[in-house]
Amino acid sequence: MKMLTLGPAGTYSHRAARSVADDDEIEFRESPTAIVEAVAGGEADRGVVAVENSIEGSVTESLDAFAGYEVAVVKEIITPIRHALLAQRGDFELVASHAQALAQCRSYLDANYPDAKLEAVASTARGVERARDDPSVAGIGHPDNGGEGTDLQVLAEDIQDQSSNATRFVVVAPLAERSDAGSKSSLIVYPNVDYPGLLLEMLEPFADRNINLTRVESRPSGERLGDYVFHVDVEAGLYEERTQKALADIEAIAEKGWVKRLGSYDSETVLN
Ligand SMILES: O=C(O)C(=O)Cc1ccccc1
Repeated sequence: MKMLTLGPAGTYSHRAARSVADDDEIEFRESPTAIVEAVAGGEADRGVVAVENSIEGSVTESLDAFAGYEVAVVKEIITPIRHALLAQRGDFELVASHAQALAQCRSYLDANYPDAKLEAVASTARGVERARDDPSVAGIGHPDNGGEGTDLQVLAEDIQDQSSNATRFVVVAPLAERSDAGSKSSLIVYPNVDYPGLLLEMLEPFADRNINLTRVESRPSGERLGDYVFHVDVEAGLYEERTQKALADIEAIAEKGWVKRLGSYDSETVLN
């Protein structure tokens, strides 16, 4: 099974992917969009992308890719994220990391390195690679990227602004592998209409059937200002009658737009 995730080796996405595949099955891409596109196009069997962080919120690029390409979500992986500061020496001038990691460590960096410049790069491991090549650069990433046997010192550990920093990853697969079985389901709704009470109407079919929503996120549709696509996660499987009935109601509300079922799946928490 060929599995794609965010590279180079050593990213948090790579660590999440390793919890569901052997390391020799994993290949790397530079962005969530590239991963989702490749899986939708049948170039790979699976992709692992970050979707949400407990401190920084959505990985909007992943959500937009789910709306823009035809893929299924087949599993959720939740993992605690503990960031380390890695550099060849302490007097670095620039910190390079994934935008989410820089944001998750904002207070630490402000307090300890107020003069350091920050540079957002494609992934934490890409920033660590920059730090390996350049003594004036530090990276933020998993501590295993540095320490003994590498050229990098672990200058500080657990530098995230909240000790409970968790990230939600999902495993995507080609659409044909979408399942109705699982304790959670992800949907995307584009109503393509706008009137008072629309959002309330969209929530009622779930509330009326006692279906718990674990997440609602609006993303700009790209069509016009104020026009949104809604990403909805529910604590119910698509196989359940109550979910199917709720979806029939949602489809009626979104008759001028569309409703996409990304699929049902189970969740796993991994400590790595
Ligand atoms: O850059 C990485 O290592 C990723 O996998 C993306 C990411 C960045 C920060 C927190 C969680 C995931």
